[in-house]
Amino acid sequence: MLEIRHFSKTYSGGKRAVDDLNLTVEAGSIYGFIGHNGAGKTTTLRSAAGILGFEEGDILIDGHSVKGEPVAAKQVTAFIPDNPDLYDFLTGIGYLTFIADLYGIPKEQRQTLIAKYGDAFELTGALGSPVAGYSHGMKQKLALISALIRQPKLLILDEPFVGLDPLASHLLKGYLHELCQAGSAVFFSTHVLEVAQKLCDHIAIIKDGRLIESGRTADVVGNSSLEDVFLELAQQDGENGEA
Ligand SMILES: Nc1ncnc2c1ncn2[C@@H]1O[C@H](COP(=O)(O)OP(=O)(O)OP(=O)(O)O)[C@@H](O)[C@H]1O
Repeated sequence: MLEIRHFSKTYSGGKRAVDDLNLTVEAGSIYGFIGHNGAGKTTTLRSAAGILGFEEGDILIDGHSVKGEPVAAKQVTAFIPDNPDLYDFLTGIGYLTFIADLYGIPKEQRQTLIAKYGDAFELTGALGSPVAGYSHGMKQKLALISALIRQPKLLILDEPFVGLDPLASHLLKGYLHELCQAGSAVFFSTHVLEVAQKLCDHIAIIKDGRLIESGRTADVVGNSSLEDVFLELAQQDGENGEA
């Protein structure tokens, strides 16, 4: 569903944030992307979502190049940034209707799904109010609902669990599973390694813009914990780098 091929990104100031990244997320998979601060996760996610340009390599979504066929790629992708910027002047329901119109979601589907996710995330009562008055967590929930009602083939999330209350985190994990069972793919970054280990069937670890480990979670972790593996790899890589 998502194929990242020889992707590199150098920012205009000369910073090479990602260097020759190769990674594939299959349909039905929940793929966790982990790495230290500044490792290159957000750069990769934003490039895959088609909101950050890049020159080197390519990224394909459901066979569509984000560079060559940006509209087709975006049509099947939903991206939730770590700090969603929503239209403050719209009400919650106004925002969801705007997204539903933009992506051509049939009336019945949008009504059913807005009720389902709105009720579950306890946001239904606030949907008539302007987004400007929402808390950070409420904005995050609205952004999640706007993505889930689309039932995207690929859902990309940047640190989705930061700022969500425990019930919302629990619900989100269930909905990610639901989406994947229906044949979609999920690719998300996180610093919460326990969540990544439990939730993801595949894991990739990036350090200083380079992939240092990737594969099935069970194979990456073995008998250890993801935290131990992550710390060990980070250290090894540092030692190698110094040698
Ligand atoms: N707009 C930009 N211009 C120049 N350099 C940038 C820009 N955005 C990010 N960088 C640099 O690119 C590198 C990768 O940043 P990125 O935000 O992708 O990391 P990250 O893994 O998402 O980090 P975090 O976990 O802190 O969110 C960092 O060194 C960062 O300083």
